[in-house]
Order: sequence, then C-alpha cells, then structure tokens
Amino acid sequence: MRKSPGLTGRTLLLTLLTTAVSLAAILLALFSFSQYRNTITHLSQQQINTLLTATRLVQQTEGLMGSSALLLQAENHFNRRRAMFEIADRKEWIGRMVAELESNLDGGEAFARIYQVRDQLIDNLTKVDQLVAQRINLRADVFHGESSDPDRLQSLQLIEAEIGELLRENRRLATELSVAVGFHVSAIRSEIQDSVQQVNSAIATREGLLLVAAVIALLLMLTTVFYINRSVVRRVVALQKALSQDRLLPADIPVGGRDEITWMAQSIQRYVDKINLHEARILSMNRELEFMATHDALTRLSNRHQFERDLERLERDVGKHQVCAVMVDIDHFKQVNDRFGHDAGDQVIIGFASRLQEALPDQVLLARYGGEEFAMLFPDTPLDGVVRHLEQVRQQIERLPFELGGQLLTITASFGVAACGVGDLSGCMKRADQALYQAKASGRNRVVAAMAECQEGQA
Ligand SMILES: Nc1nc2c(ncn2[C@@H]2O[C@H](COP(=O)(O)OP(=O)(O)OP(=O)(O)O)[C@@H](O)[C@H]2O)c(=O)[nH]1
Repeated sequence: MRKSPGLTGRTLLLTLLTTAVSLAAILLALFSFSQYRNTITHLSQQQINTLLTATRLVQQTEGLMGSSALLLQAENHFNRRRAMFEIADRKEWIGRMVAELESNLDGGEAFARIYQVRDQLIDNLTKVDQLVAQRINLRADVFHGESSDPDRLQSLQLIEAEIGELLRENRRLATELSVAVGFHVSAIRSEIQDSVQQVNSAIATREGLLLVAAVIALLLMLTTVFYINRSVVRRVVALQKALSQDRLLPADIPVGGRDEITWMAQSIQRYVDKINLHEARILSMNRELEFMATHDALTRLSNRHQFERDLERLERDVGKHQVCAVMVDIDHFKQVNDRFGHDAGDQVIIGFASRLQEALPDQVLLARYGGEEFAMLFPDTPLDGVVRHLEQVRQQIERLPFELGGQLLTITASFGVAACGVGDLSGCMKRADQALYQAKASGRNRVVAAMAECQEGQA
C-alpha cells in the first residue's frame, strides 16, 4: 500500500508552494527594480549627456555666427586675428562635440552632412577672413589718399558683396546644422520616450505578474489555514469531545482520512477497546469474587457470611414486620457419606438445597450455614404459619428419595424455629438452633418451635 503523505507532508507541500511563489514574486520585483534602475541610469548618463552635447553644439554654432560678426566688423588685422582665434576655438569645440555626438548616436548619413556643413562653414569663414584682410588693406589704401582710385572702390564693393554672400551662406549652413542636430535631438527624445514607454509597459506586465503571484500566495496561505482548520483543529476538537465522554466505545472515536491524526485516533480506538475489555473482565471478576465471597460454591446459596449481613439489614425492620428464624439440619448425614462416599454426599446436599429453595416463597432468605446445616429467615410470616410451611417441606423431603448410584435413598431433616423480637436476631438464631437441637434430641425428622414463643410441631 502506498504510504499517505500525512498532515506533515501536506502542510510542508503547501508551505513550500507558498514560499516558492513568494520568492518568485520577490525575485521578479527585484529584477524589475534593477531593470528600471538600469534604464534610468542609461537615460540619465548617456542620452541626457547626448542631449546636453547637442544643445551645446547648437550654442557653439550660434557662437560661431557671433564670432563671424566680429570678424566682419574687424577694422584692423589685430581684431581680425582675434576673431579668427575665437572662430578656431569654436571650430575645435564644434569638432569635439560632433565627434562626441557621433560616438553616442548611430550617425549615418546625417552625420556626414553635419561634417560637410561644419567644414563648409569653416571654409567659408576662412574665405571671409581673407576677404576681410583684403578689405582692411584696401580701406587702409583709401585712408592714405588713394580713395579716388575707382578700381579700388569697385574691389571694395566686390569684397563686401562676396563677404555678404558668404555670410548668408553661413547663416543657411548654421540653420542646416541646427536642423540636423535638432533632428538628432528629437531622435534622442523619441528614443527616451520609447525607452520610458518600454519600461512602463514592462513594469505594467511585471505589476500584473506580481499581483497574480500575490493573489496565488494569498490563496495558498488561505488554503493552508483552511486545511489546518479542517484537517487538524476540527478533528482534534471532535476527538477531545469524544474522549471527554464517561462511557467511551471505540466507535465513538471519530476516525477518517489517512494521516497522523487518523493513526492517533486508531491507536486511541485500540487502547479504548483494550481498556473496555479489561474493565469488562475486571467487572466480571469482581462479580465472581463478590459471588464467591457471599455464596456457597456447592449449592450456590448465600453463605453464612452473607446470611449474617442479611440479618443485620433485617434487624432494622424487626418490629415493623414479624420475622422468624429457622435452622435446618439433614439427619444422620455422616452415614450418607460413609455409605455412598463424599461426592454422593455432595450431590445430596445440592439436591436438598434445591428442594428447600423450590419449596420456599421468594421472600424467604435461605443460606447454607455450614456442612449439612441450613438457615432461613421468614419475613412477614407469623410463627404458626412458618411451622406449618416447614412441616410441608419436611414431609416433601421425606417422601421423595434421592437416587444415588442406582439406589434410592430416603433422607429426613430436622427444623428448629424461633420468632424474633426487636433487635434480637442473633439471639433468635440461637434459639432456633436450640430448637433444632431439641428436634434432633427428640428423634429427628421434625419441626420444633422455640419454647418461649413457639408451639411445637411434630412429623
Ligand atoms: N459430603 C459432604 N459431607 C459433609 C459436608 N459438610 C459436612 N459433611 C459431613 O456431614 C457429617 C455431619 O455429621 P454429624 O455432624 O456427626 O451429624 P450427622 O451424621 O448428620 O447426624 P445428626 O446431625 O446428629 O443427625 C460429617 O461426617 C461431615 O463430614 C460436605 O460439604 N459434603
């Protein structure tokens, strides 16, 4: 037979399941937190840095345009060179930021265009620088009196026009650069939005999973509580109620299922069965002992001890009811033993007791007083009535012989009777015994009533 997992096994399984689901939920929560943290770190460190770089690139481009204005306004070579230093510095910064932006982003063709625009811008500014240098020189010539030269004036106008053209192109290029960078900035923004959306949807999924895990863990815990209540608490209470009964039978003990409590209940059932069996044996032995202590083993009549107890009990009633004591003895019983043997003598004693019992009314107390001697107490019967009744008994015994070993044996018995006074049952018994003695002495096989209160009867 397959061994049942029992209460311990089932409770352990439920606890393990609850722990596993709770652990899974905790791990899922930790994993989600870690993923969320990584995403936030990624956003904050890389993409936000990229955004900053892009913003600074746009600022540098605008600064470059400012430096171009300085270059344009330079009236001497010193200011021109200073503006060019600034432009070179901004060029350097723009180069670095574009490179940084490119390393952070998947540049592609858009970055090639950014590089082109940047180089074009710088080339244009270099050309502007050369044109500004020519303009400064030409203006210096004009200042030194050569202003009337129409060629120089025309050259100045051409240079101004060319510078204007280059600056217009540079503004266009700067706008293009800003737009290209703005394109990347919006790409980064949408990437950030995508990442946030992904994280949000992942978190929403995880939240759902965590909720499911929490519900399962809760259900498992409720199941455990319900299971313990149904399978342990209720059954233990039922068992305790059954055990608190006064008279307990094995069938009263609730047994059901296949677990530790069932095994315990079955053990208690067996134990109760044994106790009940032992109790029944003890009661039977007690009854037997009580019977043996109060009855004669041969005739099964009350013995002398029991008769004396009955005397004590009746002592209280004497006075209210008339009581007569009788002593009976089989005549010449020794001859029966001698002639037929002791066992045959026993049979005669048994038969004699049986005849006495049958011949007496139920309320008469009859006892084997010792040997072949018997005692009686007649309640509620006057002395003359007792004498009459005993006379009939005596005659019946005499009339009906016993069969011993194929031979018929007639036996007779002598009776002594005494009427009892208040509180004098033991004295009354003595007087009955004396009357018996008189019956024996006067020839046996007769009923003699005690002299003081009884009349004598004779067979
Ligand atoms: N078989 C048997 N004999 C018993 C039992 N109890 C006593 N006796 C015998 O009964 C006889 C009684 O004898 P006695 O007291 O001399 O009196 P008796 O022979 O009956 O003569 P009377 O009483 O004088 O008529 C004795 O021999 C006892 O051994 C018994 O339980 N069984």
